[in-house]
Amino acid sequence: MSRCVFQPRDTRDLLHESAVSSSYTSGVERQEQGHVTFHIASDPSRLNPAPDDYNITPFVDKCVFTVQAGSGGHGCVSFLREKYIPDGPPNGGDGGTGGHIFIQAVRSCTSLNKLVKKREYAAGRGQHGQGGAKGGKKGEDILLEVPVGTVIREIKRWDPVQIQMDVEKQNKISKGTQEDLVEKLIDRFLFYPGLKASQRPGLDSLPRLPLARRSSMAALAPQSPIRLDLDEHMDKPMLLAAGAIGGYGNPHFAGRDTPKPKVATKGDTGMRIGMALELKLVADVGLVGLPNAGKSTLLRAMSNSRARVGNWAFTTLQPNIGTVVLDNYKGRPWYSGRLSIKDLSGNGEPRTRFTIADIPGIIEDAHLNKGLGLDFLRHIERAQTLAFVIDLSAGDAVEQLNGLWREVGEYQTMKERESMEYSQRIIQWNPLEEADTDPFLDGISYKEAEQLPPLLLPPITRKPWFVVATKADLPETQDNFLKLRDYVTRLEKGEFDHPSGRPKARREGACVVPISGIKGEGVDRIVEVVVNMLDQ
Ligand SMILES: Nc1nc2c(ncn2[C@@H]2O[C@H](COP(=O)(O)OP(=O)(O)OP(=O)(O)O)[C@@H](O)[C@H]2O)c(=O)[nH]1
Ligand SMILES: [Mg+2]
Repeated sequence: MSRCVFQPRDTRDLLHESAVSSSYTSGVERQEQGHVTFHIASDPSRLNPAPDDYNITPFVDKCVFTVQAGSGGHGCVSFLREKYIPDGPPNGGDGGTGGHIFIQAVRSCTSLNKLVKKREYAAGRGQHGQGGAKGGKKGEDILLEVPVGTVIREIKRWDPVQIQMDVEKQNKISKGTQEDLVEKLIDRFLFYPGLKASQRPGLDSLPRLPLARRSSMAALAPQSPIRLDLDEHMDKPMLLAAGAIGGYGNPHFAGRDTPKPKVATKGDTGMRIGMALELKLVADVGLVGLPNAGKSTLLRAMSNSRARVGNWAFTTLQPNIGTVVLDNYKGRPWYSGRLSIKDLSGNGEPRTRFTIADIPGIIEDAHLNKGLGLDFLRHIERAQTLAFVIDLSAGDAVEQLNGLWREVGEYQTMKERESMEYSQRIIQWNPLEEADTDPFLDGISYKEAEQLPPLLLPPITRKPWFVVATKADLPETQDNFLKLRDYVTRLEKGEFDHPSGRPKARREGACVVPISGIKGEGVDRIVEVVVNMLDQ
């Protein structure tokens, strides 16, 4: 349990105190008796920027697209021709395997914005085989990089190889007429270029179609329907869909009766998978506050973010994610490592960073779609811990905190109602029930993704939380701060009902950290509180 204890004098004194250990004035890094002091070398106006000094980081936490594994290259029909061998044996090479689709969750990626740009990701086709027994080259692979905390779910798939395997299992080629059947089978073969249609072998003289097969990589792909929860950083990519294998060259069809086969097979068509990606975890810390409370300024003070800051409500219109790097480089918070610090993945490495999500401000009745509404509360739900950002200069701080909790509580109640309604719906849907035809002809839509059950996320009201009291540099904020601190201490002890109105809402570890975002003072304390909470 982490608890912040302050001996109050003046909020500005408190800030000064915390600033001593992490001075933000200009200077050079010093090391004294094992204590590191660091300084922001950049212009102080970074924390109080001009209205037009900002970057918009595109943020997307849901996307839907199709991946198409590479199709195999065709086999080749060719014969050896040399000076003294005018009519040699068949030597057509096999087609190359299609490219694979890989996925990797990486820490450096914080949003799905790059993936949302395309509706389809297609790996390269395998090259066709060539004469002289030259096999085709493998198609180009595709690597999809996603943020840690992405959930991947299959919406539907079309896998021609699986369809063929099923047909082989049932020992029937197709339900169609005899002509359809010939047409379908003939379509799998390639003929010697010089052959006219009338010279092509009929169904009886065609060689047996080789059994459907998959590349050796296919065994590494997850089973259908795919559901992956990538909640750890991955050092290596993971296979999502293996490319289809190439067709056979004509030597495969040579036999005693047909020493000069004039056929090869076409490469298999790569499977298509429609998938929905959703970020389950957006950041380690989610900032919750009223508009104009100083959330974006705080994000700027703690990270390299250039989130938009302005003295008006709803400056921020979409989430910004900032990464706080825990090292002693200039301009970044230094974390002394006094606590046992573990990486998110729990792999025992020291924690080197955490992420903060700055979201648009929420106002009273946001759950009824007031202000920017509900949608952004969705992002709070996806943070590991919550930081309630309270403006000490904007009226009763306790009232502000209670108002924010009321919204969060209402949101949680609404979510529970929605998920109950969902579980009572009857859904007749099976990703595997697919006909022979390609169901992706019109692409896939968000509507189809909506048929997937909602992700199960831990209730917001049970997340660890603390309060950041901003603008403590302004005069006459002390009383407000003391009242707030007293209130949170009593709330933590369980002296009264939780303001969210939810009986099981979390109280443990709640504390208040006074800061001045605009001066970058007091933010080191936040780093300590956050790392402590994340490590629990
Ligand atoms: N004096 C003082 N002013 C601050 C502090 N933090 C933020 N401000 C000012 O408060 C105003 C609002 O800051 P923002 O960071 O844009 O607030 P926000 O919470 O992100 O606002 P929205 O994006 O609209 O929700 C700006 O004019 C900031 O310069 C602080 O610690 N002290
Ligand atoms: Mg903002």
